[in-house]
Amino acid sequence: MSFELEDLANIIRDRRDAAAEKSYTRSLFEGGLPRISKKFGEEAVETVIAALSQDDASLRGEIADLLYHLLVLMEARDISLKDVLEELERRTSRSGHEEKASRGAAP
Ligand SMILES: N=c1c2ncn([C@@H]3O[C@H](COP(=O)(O)OP(=O)(O)OP(=O)(O)O)[C@@H](O)[C@H]3O)c2ncn1[C@@H]1O[C@H](COP(=O)(O)O)[C@@H](O)[C@H]1O
Repeated sequence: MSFELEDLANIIRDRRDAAAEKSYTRSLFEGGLPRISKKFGEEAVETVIAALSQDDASLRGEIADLLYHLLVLMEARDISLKDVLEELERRTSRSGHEEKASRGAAP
């Protein structure tokens, strides 16, 4: 499959200028960060519920909803996927416990 998360991020960016009645993404942007954050939170809860009590197909669908809304949230705050991937790549040089300790918390 050649579809990348970056492709969806680009579609979402393009929809910022679309007509809200035709584009769900645009309607999210019109609601601003409060609406986008609320939707992301709802999708996160739905993903947790699916992980604990639903089948693989349902969980896959909830994860897709969650990733889509995360990308909308990132676009709304001008956080690029590239920057996040660079942050994750930087963390690959140490364990999760070391990463946590570097934030000032106990491992
Ligand atoms: N990947 C997605 C995607 N995943 C989920 N959703 C929408 O996210 C919503 C999920 O929220 P809910 O399950 O709570 O459903 P809902 O009750 O309709 O949502 P609300 O009315 O409460 O906001 C649904 O309306 C889904 O259609 C998505 N909407 C769009 N995309 C992608 O974005 C592209 C552009 O979409 P438009 O902006 O609509 O052109 C599409 O081609 C897709 O590639």
